[in-house]
Amino acid sequence: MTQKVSGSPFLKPFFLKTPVRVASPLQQRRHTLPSGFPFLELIRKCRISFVSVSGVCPLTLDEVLNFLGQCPELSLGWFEEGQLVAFIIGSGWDKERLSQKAMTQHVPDTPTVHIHVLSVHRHCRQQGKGSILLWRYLQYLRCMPGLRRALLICEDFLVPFYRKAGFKEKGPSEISVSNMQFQEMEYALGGQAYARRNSGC
Ligand SMILES: CC(=O)SCCNC(=O)CCNC(=O)[C@H](O)C(C)(C)COP(=O)(O)OP(=O)(O)OC[C@H]1O[C@@H](n2cnc3c(N)ncnc32)[C@H](O)[C@@H]1OP(=O)(O)O
Repeated sequence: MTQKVSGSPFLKPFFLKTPVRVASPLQQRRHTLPSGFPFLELIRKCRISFVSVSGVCPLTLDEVLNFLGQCPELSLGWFEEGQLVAFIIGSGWDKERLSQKAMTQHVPDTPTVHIHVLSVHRHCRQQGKGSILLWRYLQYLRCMPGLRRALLICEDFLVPFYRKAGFKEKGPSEISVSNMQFQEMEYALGGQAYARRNSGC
């Protein structure tokens, strides 16, 4: 499903005009990367337009490129008219809880996905896009064999946002970035046979 242009890996793209419907595999195949898709724009926006409320970009450019290169299938982008409006970057992890190492490391072939960042372009926030992309991403993960759960860390004020999406709190994270503290949250992907059967996987 990964598409490459000029040798660079890209987020798996999709257009979501009618967000509550999950696209069938056939429909997904019709979604093609716009020609000349500006990959570098993603990187630029990651720094300028996708930064967090506290002004911190959760991932460095090198880390984004690293994860896109190592596990592009765990990232997802939302494009409108060829422009990236939101994205999720994930990687694999193999421990019960996230540690500082998880911030920079991808562990392949594990049942746990570490969601490093969900980010919506600052002009497109509070329109439901973050929730929709996260929901779509979790549906997508459910379709991937062997995956059992997704983990993330977030600041306290975003706990209700992730709770609403079905995540459960695991308590304070041992990870700290620039003296910021985080809560760790978990989403169970397993035991969703009904969802899998009915989600076009
Ligand atoms: C694992 C991680 O990535 S944690 C870091 C999350 N990402 C960031 O901080 C990057 C900058 N922020 C963003 O990109 C976006 O604001 C996101 C991803 C947090 C939310 O995406 P949006 O599209 O704006 O959210 P969406 O419209 O779907 O949902 C809105 C809900 O999000 C929550 N929310 C969004 N931003 C905030 C905020 N700054 N403070 C508190 N709650 C917030 C609220 O619960 C809100 O619900 P309400 O409308 O009832 O008030």
